[in-house]
Amino acid sequence: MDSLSGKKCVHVAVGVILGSDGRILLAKRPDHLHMGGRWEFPGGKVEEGESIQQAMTRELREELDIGVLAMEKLIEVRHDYGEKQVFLDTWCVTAFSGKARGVEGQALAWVTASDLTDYEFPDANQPIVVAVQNRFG
Ligand SMILES: Nc1nc2c([nH]c(=O)n2[C@@H]2O[C@H](COP(=O)(O)OP(=O)(O)OP(=O)(O)O)[C@@H](O)[C@H]2O)c(=O)[nH]1
Ligand SMILES: [Mg+2]
Repeated sequence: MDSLSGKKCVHVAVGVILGSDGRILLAKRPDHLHMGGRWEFPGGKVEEGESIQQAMTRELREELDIGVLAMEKLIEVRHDYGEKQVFLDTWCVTAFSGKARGVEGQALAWVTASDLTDYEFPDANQPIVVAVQNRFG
Protein backbone atom coordinates (compact mmCIF):
# COMPACT_ATOMS: atom_id res chain seq x y z
CA MET A 1 0.00 0.00 0.00
CA ASP A 2 1.30 3.41 -0.92
CA SER A 3 1.20 5.34 2.34
CA LEU A 4 0.94 8.79 0.71
CA SER A 5 -2.10 8.24 -1.49
CA GLY A 6 -3.59 5.27 0.35
CA LYS A 7 -4.09 3.72 -3.08
CA LYS A 8 -3.00 0.18 -3.68
CA CYS A 9 0.01 -0.26 -5.95
CA VAL A 10 -0.21 -3.38 -8.08
CA HIS A 11 3.12 -5.07 -8.84
CA VAL A 12 2.91 -6.51 -12.35
CA ALA A 13 5.33 -8.87 -14.09
CA VAL A 14 5.46 -7.69 -17.72
CA GLY A 15 7.22 -9.86 -20.32
CA VAL A 16 8.71 -8.54 -23.56
CA ILE A 17 8.98 -11.93 -25.23
CA LEU A 18 11.53 -12.18 -28.02
CA GLY A 19 10.97 -14.72 -30.75
CA SER A 20 13.86 -16.42 -32.54
CA ASP A 21 13.41 -14.00 -35.48
CA GLY A 22 13.64 -10.98 -33.12
CA ARG A 23 9.93 -10.19 -33.17
CA ILE A 24 8.06 -9.40 -29.97
CA LEU A 25 4.89 -11.09 -28.77
CA LEU A 26 1.81 -9.01 -28.03
CA ALA A 27 -1.51 -10.21 -26.66
CA LYS A 28 -4.87 -8.48 -26.86
CA ARG A 29 -6.49 -7.78 -23.49
CA PRO A 30 -10.01 -9.16 -23.18
CA ASP A 31 -12.64 -6.42 -23.57
CA HIS A 32 -14.08 -6.75 -20.05
CA LEU A 33 -10.73 -6.17 -18.24
CA HIS A 34 -8.99 -2.95 -17.24
CA MET A 35 -7.56 -1.46 -20.49
CA GLY A 36 -9.62 -4.04 -22.39
CA GLY A 37 -9.20 -4.21 -26.17
CA ARG A 38 -5.68 -2.78 -26.06
CA TRP A 39 -2.54 -4.75 -26.87
CA GLU A 40 -0.23 -5.65 -24.00
CA PHE A 41 2.98 -7.42 -23.19
CA PRO A 42 1.88 -10.67 -21.55
CA GLY A 43 2.14 -11.00 -17.79
CA GLY A 44 0.17 -10.34 -14.67
CA LYS A 45 0.14 -9.58 -10.99
CA VAL A 46 2.96 -10.74 -8.74
CA GLU A 47 1.41 -12.69 -5.88
CA GLU A 48 2.37 -12.47 -2.22
CA GLY A 49 5.69 -14.21 -1.56
CA GLU A 50 6.56 -14.67 -5.25
CA SER A 51 9.76 -13.47 -6.87
CA ILE A 52 9.49 -11.66 -10.18
CA GLN A 53 10.94 -14.73 -11.93
CA GLN A 54 8.35 -16.99 -10.31
CA ALA A 55 5.52 -14.64 -11.21
CA MET A 56 6.66 -14.29 -14.83
CA THR A 57 7.05 -18.05 -15.16
CA ARG A 58 3.58 -18.69 -13.72
CA GLU A 59 1.83 -15.99 -15.74
CA LEU A 60 3.40 -16.96 -19.08
CA ARG A 61 2.55 -20.61 -18.45
CA GLU A 62 -1.06 -19.66 -17.63
CA GLU A 63 -1.56 -17.20 -20.49
CA LEU A 64 0.63 -18.63 -23.28
CA ASP A 65 1.67 -22.14 -22.23
CA ILE A 66 5.37 -21.36 -22.60
CA GLY A 67 8.22 -21.93 -20.18
CA VAL A 68 10.54 -19.05 -19.29
CA LEU A 69 14.19 -20.13 -19.72
CA ALA A 70 15.94 -16.75 -19.44
CA MET A 71 14.87 -13.21 -18.61
CA GLU A 72 16.67 -9.91 -18.14
CA LYS A 73 15.47 -6.64 -16.71
CA LEU A 74 14.38 -3.97 -19.19
CA ILE A 75 12.63 -1.13 -17.33
CA GLU A 76 10.51 -0.27 -14.30
CA VAL A 77 7.45 1.88 -14.96
CA ARG A 78 5.15 3.37 -12.35
CA HIS A 79 1.82 4.75 -13.50
CA ASP A 80 -1.24 6.14 -11.75
CA TYR A 81 -4.50 5.20 -13.49
CA GLY A 82 -6.49 7.13 -10.91
CA GLU A 83 -8.47 4.11 -9.70
CA LYS A 84 -5.23 2.16 -9.24
CA GLN A 85 -1.49 2.49 -9.43
CA VAL A 86 0.63 -0.03 -11.28
CA PHE A 87 4.30 -0.90 -11.02
CA LEU A 88 5.18 -2.54 -14.34
CA ASP A 89 8.28 -4.63 -13.60
CA THR A 90 9.30 -5.23 -17.20
CA TRP A 91 11.72 -7.93 -18.31
CA CYS A 92 12.85 -9.25 -21.67
CA VAL A 93 12.18 -12.95 -21.96
CA THR A 94 15.13 -13.92 -24.14
CA ALA A 95 14.59 -17.70 -24.19
CA PHE A 96 11.50 -19.84 -23.68
CA SER A 97 10.29 -23.38 -24.32
CA GLY A 98 7.16 -24.37 -26.21
CA LYS A 99 5.05 -22.56 -28.78
CA ALA A 100 3.02 -19.60 -27.57
CA ARG A 101 -0.76 -19.83 -27.92
CA GLY A 102 -3.53 -17.72 -26.45
CA VAL A 103 -4.65 -20.08 -23.70
CA GLU A 104 -7.42 -17.70 -22.58
CA GLY A 105 -8.63 -17.13 -26.17
CA GLN A 106 -6.71 -13.87 -26.52
CA ALA A 107 -5.41 -12.81 -29.93
CA LEU A 108 -1.62 -12.85 -30.30
CA ALA A 109 0.67 -10.96 -32.67
CA TRP A 110 4.41 -11.20 -33.34
CA VAL A 111 5.55 -7.68 -34.12
CA THR A 112 8.86 -6.05 -35.06
CA ALA A 113 10.16 -3.41 -32.65
CA SER A 114 9.63 -0.66 -35.22
CA ASP A 115 5.99 -1.71 -35.81
CA LEU A 116 5.11 -1.46 -32.08
CA THR A 117 3.95 2.13 -32.59
CA ASP A 118 1.08 0.84 -34.80
CA TYR A 119 -0.55 -0.86 -31.78
CA GLU A 120 -2.71 0.67 -29.09
CA PHE A 121 -1.34 -0.06 -25.60
CA PRO A 122 -2.49 0.76 -22.07
CA ASP A 123 -1.60 4.33 -21.08
CA ALA A 124 1.29 3.20 -18.86
CA ASN A 125 3.14 1.44 -21.68
CA GLN A 126 4.72 4.32 -23.60
CA PRO A 127 8.10 4.15 -21.75
CA ILE A 128 8.21 0.40 -22.36
CA VAL A 129 7.69 0.82 -26.09
CA VAL A 130 10.47 3.43 -26.18
CA ALA A 131 12.82 1.15 -24.21
CA VAL A 132 12.11 -1.79 -26.53
CA GLN A 133 12.73 0.33 -29.62
CA ASN A 134 15.96 1.70 -28.15
CA ARG A 135 17.22 -1.79 -27.44
CA PHE A 136 15.89 -3.75 -30.42
CA GLY A 137 14.65 -1.19 -32.97
N1 LIG B 1 0.16 -7.77 -18.40
C1 LIG B 1 0.19 -6.46 -18.61
N2 LIG B 1 -0.47 -5.63 -17.76
C2 LIG B 1 -0.41 -4.31 -18.02
C3 LIG B 1 0.34 -3.79 -19.13
N3 LIG B 1 0.21 -2.43 -19.11
C4 LIG B 1 -0.59 -2.10 -18.06
O1 LIG B 1 -0.92 -0.97 -17.75
N4 LIG B 1 -0.96 -3.25 -17.39
C5 LIG B 1 -1.83 -3.26 -16.23
O2 LIG B 1 -1.35 -4.12 -15.21
C6 LIG B 1 -2.46 -4.62 -14.44
C7 LIG B 1 -2.33 -6.11 -14.13
O3 LIG B 1 -2.25 -6.89 -15.27
P1 LIG B 1 -3.19 -8.18 -15.57
O4 LIG B 1 -4.61 -7.78 -15.73
O5 LIG B 1 -2.53 -8.84 -16.75
O6 LIG B 1 -3.08 -9.09 -14.29
P2 LIG B 1 -3.37 -10.67 -14.23
O7 LIG B 1 -2.88 -11.33 -15.49
O8 LIG B 1 -2.78 -11.13 -12.92
O9 LIG B 1 -4.95 -10.81 -14.29
P3 LIG B 1 -6.06 -10.96 -13.21
O10 LIG B 1 -6.57 -9.57 -13.00
O11 LIG B 1 -7.06 -11.83 -13.90
O12 LIG B 1 -5.43 -11.58 -11.99
C8 LIG B 1 -3.72 -4.27 -15.22
O13 LIG B 1 -4.34 -3.19 -14.57
C9 LIG B 1 -3.21 -3.82 -16.56
O14 LIG B 1 -4.03 -2.84 -17.16
C10 LIG B 1 1.02 -4.67 -19.99
O15 LIG B 1 1.67 -4.31 -20.99
N5 LIG B 1 0.91 -6.00 -19.69
MG1 LIG C 1 -2.37 -10.87 -17.45
